[in-house]
Amino acid sequence: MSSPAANQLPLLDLRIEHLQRASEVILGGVALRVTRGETVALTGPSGIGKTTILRVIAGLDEATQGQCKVQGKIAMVFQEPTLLPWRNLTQNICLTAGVTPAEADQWLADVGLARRGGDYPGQLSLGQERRLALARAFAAKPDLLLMDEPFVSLDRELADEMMALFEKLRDAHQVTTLLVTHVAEEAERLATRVITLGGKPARIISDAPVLDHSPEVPRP
Ligand SMILES: Nc1ncnc2c1ncn2[C@@H]1O[C@H](COP(=O)(O)OP(=O)(O)OP(=O)(O)O)[C@@H](O)[C@H]1O
Repeated sequence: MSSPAANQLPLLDLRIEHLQRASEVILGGVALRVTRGETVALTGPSGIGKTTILRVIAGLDEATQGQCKVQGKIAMVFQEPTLLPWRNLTQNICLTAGVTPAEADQWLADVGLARRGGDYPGQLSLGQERRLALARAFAAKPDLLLMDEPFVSLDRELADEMMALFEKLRDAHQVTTLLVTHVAEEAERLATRVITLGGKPARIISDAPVLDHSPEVPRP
């Protein structure tokens, strides 16, 4: 269990002063703090550096100059589900999240894949693959969940269903989330705060709460 002092620290404290790839400076001056309970959407044009920021936070990439502190455990949902095709669904969860087969099967049931544990990823539809990727990420019991365009290339109805599933899991397990998306409605629906990147090299050009998420006042 974390100490009271640790609880007062932001869950994520990221400062990228400079991130260069080849001869190009991609990011410059990105300071981002996320506290427990927030769902932060990270938006901006294609190619600006959103995925790169998630990769730095996850420890998959490094800033040329800067630092990243995370108080706790991270799980990541990539744009593509990155499943293990030669392992069945139960094993896909057990191996990456470190849970028992019974726990993995419960996670499968929680995302609408009950009794599918013996199947293989190749037998799943795109929507079912995304459900498995969500189950696997939540099963790891992360303090901070990083999601990179998890609802991209789904039709509207399926995207809506997946967002509802994400909201249900996030609220039930109280997982702080940093979500990359280029869809404004998605950010407004899911996030408590929206951060927008712009410029070259990219920096944060706006950081604003989503006001719609305050409790609704009943109309007279
Ligand atoms: N290893 C690398 N070497 C060279 N350039 C890179 C490398 N990784 C990323 N880039 C470049 O960094 C920039 C930011 O890429 P990134 O994928 O983070 O953007 P993004 O905002 O997530 O884009 P999208 O919304 O299209 O996914 C791009 O111009 C990309 O080509």
